[in-house]
Amino acid sequence: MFTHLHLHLRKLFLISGLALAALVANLMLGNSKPFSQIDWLDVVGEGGSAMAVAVWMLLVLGSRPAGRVTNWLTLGMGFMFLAMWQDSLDEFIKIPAGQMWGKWLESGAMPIGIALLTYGLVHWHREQISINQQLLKRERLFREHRFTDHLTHLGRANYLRQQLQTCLNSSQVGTTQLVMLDLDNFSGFNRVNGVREGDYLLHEVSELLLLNLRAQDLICRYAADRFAILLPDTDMETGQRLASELELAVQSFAYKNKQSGETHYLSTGTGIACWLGESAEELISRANRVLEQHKCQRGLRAIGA
Ligand SMILES: Nc1nc2c(ncn2[C@@H]2O[C@H](COP(=O)(O)OP(=O)(O)OP(=O)(O)O)[C@@H](O)[C@H]2O)c(=O)[nH]1
Repeated sequence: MFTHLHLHLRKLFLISGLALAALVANLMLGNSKPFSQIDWLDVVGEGGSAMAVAVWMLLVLGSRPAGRVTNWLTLGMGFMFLAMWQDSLDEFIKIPAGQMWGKWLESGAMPIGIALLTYGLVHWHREQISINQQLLKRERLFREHRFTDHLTHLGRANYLRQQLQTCLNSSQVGTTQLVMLDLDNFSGFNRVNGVREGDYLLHEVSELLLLNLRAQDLICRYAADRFAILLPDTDMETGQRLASELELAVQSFAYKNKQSGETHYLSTGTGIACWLGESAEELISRANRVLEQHKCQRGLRAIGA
């Protein structure tokens, strides 16, 4: 239920610290009210409201990743909580009439909190629309067989184009990386071991690559033995590291021939292109060109056939 809470410990400490500071300021600068003057209905109503906002905050932070929208929501609810907290303390401690800070905290923080929360909710709404579209597309992938490669169960090149375009529409230049990964001399493997064995190999390599990706990444079978990996919200350095990890995973893989039981070691190369603002098609072409250049530089090593 609160799987993401550890991501927001600093925000929670900050709000708790501010609430504690407000309590200390009230105790030091105000005067305690006699028991007979405490309005318990107000205490329950205002204290209960403050606790309810604190619970909302825990629920939201417990289910959201860190990021801009979460920050707006936290700020909004944080201000609202502090206003209600001061409102509750007010029931026990009277701030002298000359000091306006208590009044400001009680009355000023609430509209600011509501405005910030509203702003955060608008962005959350937009974010949800975009997530819904992604989910819809994923669902379509399973219904729309044109997009699925039956050998690897990955999306095909047409699915990659579609998803890449959607990703670029909501990304900033420089934050999306596209990796192309191609097995070396796969045609040689097919020739020596048969196309059926080649099919098994492709299937297992696709599973291996999937296991090495993050939750937000997308892998598609672009063509024969070429895989395209879309890395959203990723800088160039991280993209290069992930591409090297994929190469290493393939190179460390000891494929067992289904017919003979023989072990085959694979070699592979990658090409990575960082999105510079061009169209999805141009980005794919650039990633393919980088891959081809790397192939030429490496010279082709034979797949262990
Ligand atoms: N087993 C199998 N082979 C396929 C499939 N689709 C394409 N191929 C074969 O994959 C091979 C791809 O050949 P190339 O593009 O030259 O790749 P390569 O031999 O790895 O060459 P380099 O990448 O330059 O090392 C061809 O022999 C195709 O017939 C498939 O679904 N299953």
